[in-house]
Amino acid sequence: MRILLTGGSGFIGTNLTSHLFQKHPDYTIINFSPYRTGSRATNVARFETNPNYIYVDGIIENEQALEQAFGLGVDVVVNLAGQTHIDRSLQTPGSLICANVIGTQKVLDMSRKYSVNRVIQISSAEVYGPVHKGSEVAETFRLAPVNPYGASKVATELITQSYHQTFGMNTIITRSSNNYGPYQTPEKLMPLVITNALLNNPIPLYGDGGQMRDWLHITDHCSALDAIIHNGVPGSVYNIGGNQAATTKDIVQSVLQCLDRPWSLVQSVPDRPGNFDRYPLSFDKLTTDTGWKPTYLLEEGIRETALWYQSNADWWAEQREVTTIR
Ligand SMILES: Cc1cn([C@H]2C[C@H](O)[C@@H](COP(=O)(O)OP(=O)(O)O[C@H]3O[C@H](CO)[C@@H](O)[C@H](O)[C@H]3O)O2)c(=O)[nH]c1=O
Repeated sequence: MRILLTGGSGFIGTNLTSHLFQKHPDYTIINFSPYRTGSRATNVARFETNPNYIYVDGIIENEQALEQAFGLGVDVVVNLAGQTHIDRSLQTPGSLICANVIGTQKVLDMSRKYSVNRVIQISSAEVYGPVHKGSEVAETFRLAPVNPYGASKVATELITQSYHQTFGMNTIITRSSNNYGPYQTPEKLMPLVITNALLNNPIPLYGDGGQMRDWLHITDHCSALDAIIHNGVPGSVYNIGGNQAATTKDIVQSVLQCLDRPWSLVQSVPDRPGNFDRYPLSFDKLTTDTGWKPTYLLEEGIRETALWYQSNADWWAEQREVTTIR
């Protein structure tokens, strides 16, 4: 099978490439991405000696570059590319909306042109917007995003569904909760807290740190995507959750404990406008269709992740400087 990963040099793309090569060594992985912040050559250097790995430089808004990648022959596309950081979406919504929405349309058009067998569009739990504790967040839950990032993701979902309905394309949409693990750019909470703690730098805690999230280890996310590539039902939307709820404050406390750093590093800063709680997603549909379930407990995942960053300071030292935006 020939799988095209747009955004293949980013956090999820890098981990997914590793996973796919491990589980399916005969597959070809085409990584279509630019080298830029969060999507770096050092992330993928380890794949370069693999004859089944192909890198194509480009962004998804660029049709000519896409044409080059699709022209290599593609069975499945996983559209991971796009801008993902919510704080950044509040600062520069225009570039994020253009990258996510127009980029997705171009990936879908190219997939149609080249008769790709299956397109998996990576969306986010952010599309549900604020959720009350105890709500059953299944795929049929109402979509009510509150920030430009979430709105852009809803737009990509609707465009993807329209290509399925109108052109009969085999598309699948995934909505995952908060990912964490190795190779995550230190602009997201967990790697930012870990790297600041390792440097004994102040750790910004938004508001009272009580915002709830569901945490999904990247290894579990990759096995879910593998299951969907092979057994997902065309036209479906799948939640991918870790079933591990914790507040920001809980995460910070666990990281500090793992790294033996004091709470005095924590500095309270104003919360992000429109921030809200997210609770674990129901992923029964994915389990029913593919048998997938998450395996990671949060404490174990945090410990492993903190140790990975501790042992890979060369990897994150440079990019910390360029990605810190608050
Ligand atoms: C970076 C940072 C974040 N926070 C808080 C803000 C949020 O309440 C919480 C998690 O923030 P983030 O790591 O930015 O993640 P969040 O806003 O939940 O969004 C993530 O999760 C979404 C899926 O649920 C993804 O689609 C997004 O791409 C991803 O960025 O931690 C802090 O308190 N301090 C920080 O320095």
